[in-house]
Amino acid sequence: MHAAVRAEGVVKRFGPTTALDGVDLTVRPGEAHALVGRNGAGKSTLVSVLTGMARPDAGSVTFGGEPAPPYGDTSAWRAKAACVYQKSMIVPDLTVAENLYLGRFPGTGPIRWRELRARARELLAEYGVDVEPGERAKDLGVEQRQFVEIARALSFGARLIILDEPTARLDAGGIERLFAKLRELQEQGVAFLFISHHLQEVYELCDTVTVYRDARHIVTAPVAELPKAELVAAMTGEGAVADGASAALVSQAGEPVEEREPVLRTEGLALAGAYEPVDLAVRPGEVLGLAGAAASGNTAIGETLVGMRAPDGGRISVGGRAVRTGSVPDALEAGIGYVPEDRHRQGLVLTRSVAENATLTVADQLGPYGTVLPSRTREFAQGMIDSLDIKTSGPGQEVTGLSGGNQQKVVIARALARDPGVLVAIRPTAGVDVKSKDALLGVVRRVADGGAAAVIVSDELDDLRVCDRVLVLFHGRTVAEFGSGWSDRELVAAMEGFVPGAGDGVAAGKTEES
Ligand SMILES: Nc1ncnc2c1ncn2[C@@H]1O[C@H](COP(=O)(O)OP(=O)(O)OP(=O)(O)O)[C@@H](O)[C@H]1O
Repeated sequence: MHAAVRAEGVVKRFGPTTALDGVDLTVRPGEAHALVGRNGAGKSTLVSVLTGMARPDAGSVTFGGEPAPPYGDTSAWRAKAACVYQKSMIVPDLTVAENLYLGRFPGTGPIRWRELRARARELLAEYGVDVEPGERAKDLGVEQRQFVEIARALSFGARLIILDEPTARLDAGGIERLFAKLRELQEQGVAFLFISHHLQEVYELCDTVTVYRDARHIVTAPVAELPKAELVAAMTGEGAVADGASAALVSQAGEPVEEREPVLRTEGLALAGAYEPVDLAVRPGEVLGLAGAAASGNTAIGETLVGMRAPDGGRISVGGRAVRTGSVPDALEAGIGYVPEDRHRQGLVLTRSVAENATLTVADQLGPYGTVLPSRTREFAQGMIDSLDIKTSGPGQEVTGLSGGNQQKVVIARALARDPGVLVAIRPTAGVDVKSKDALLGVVRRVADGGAAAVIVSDELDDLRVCDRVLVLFHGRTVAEFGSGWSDRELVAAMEGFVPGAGDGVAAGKTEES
């Protein structure tokens, strides 16, 4: 049987950077194949090559044994492979049906909406996707949106679907349903290339895994034959590391944290529709986790702390001084550093250099009387590049040219540039590879150990493990608090609304209401 896709000896250069250096990849029909590698390994570049978005400098790509379409023939490429990105490619203001048939409305003459909708319903049913064709795309949840994108790709004839971090915005139930759907489609012969930094998902879903490192192919093996430690070793090029390396990240501070005056406090902080009044006290040296699934209110609290959202009521203070709520400049001035979740929207000026982005908040410290000295900016940025291990050709490189994970490190560099007294990080390791993840969380830990208070807002267990204390939110309320030493099961259960000790099947919100 021919491979669903076979790439051989693919080379892709961007100026002086070699993003792919003669790599191979073979995905068989019906296979779920994981492609993993550290940030900057070349994964996204390969996706661009496999979807006809980038023309390789050398090498060949075949689909089902036939040569790939000519570069630029978009409709021919669409019939071969499609990538479902973290960011939606569908048009928010159009309906599901319109999105499905965008650019290929059936027949000529005026569009017959009723017929279009009926066809869309048929198509969705064919792939077992339970979405109403008349619904606007913007009203869909992440999960439904991904199903629509997959159905759309399959309807063009593509038999290779690439999923780029598809679980990043799904909760546990959503991940389960996505995986079930993928397995169903695998049985119909659809092949998946799964790109993820979540290695446990690779083990759960995939048959085969390929590792790239520094633009090169390192290994391809059945997942069952590659233990996690060896997989990580292949990714990093270092000896196998033991599981739970991040355990070393737990607080090292001398004086007991409980005896210090809190640096960050909130009193009665509330935002209707997002979260109920919450009193927080985070001491110097402490990392507080705000855990919760999507829409639990944890992100909204984080965004309120950094001034992105104005609360309905309540107070925030840093070091005893009141902070004006709802103002980002005031939060910054008060010493609150912010690592946002969405680096594209909130984090970076993509067309500026690494150095400029890293120093955006400290321009006042880089030269006399409102001037910015380029040499000082570069020097400052170089320090950040070294300490956070940012993979870049230098401080002058535009951040658009960095891989996703390395862009996230620039965001963190910027938050740290002002020596914040309080660091608030929202899902700080989204899209970051295993090793950088430990490095980034290690930075948060060090900032706290250096006397600052840190708040990590996340539903990622690895992020939360670094915390000294974790508050769990569900439907806007704090439903549980854990010190260190919680088990994955109890924390996940609390995030899903099951209060520890309350007995199975009892949702926290419901017990309190009844
Ligand atoms: N448009 C571009 N211009 C310049 N360099 C680029 C461009 N796109 C990618 N690169 C470089 O190519 C290399 C591979 O990047 P790529 O985005 O493929 O990595 P990745 O494995 O997808 O990483 P991540 O996990 O962080 O998304 C990186 O060094 C990156 O800086």
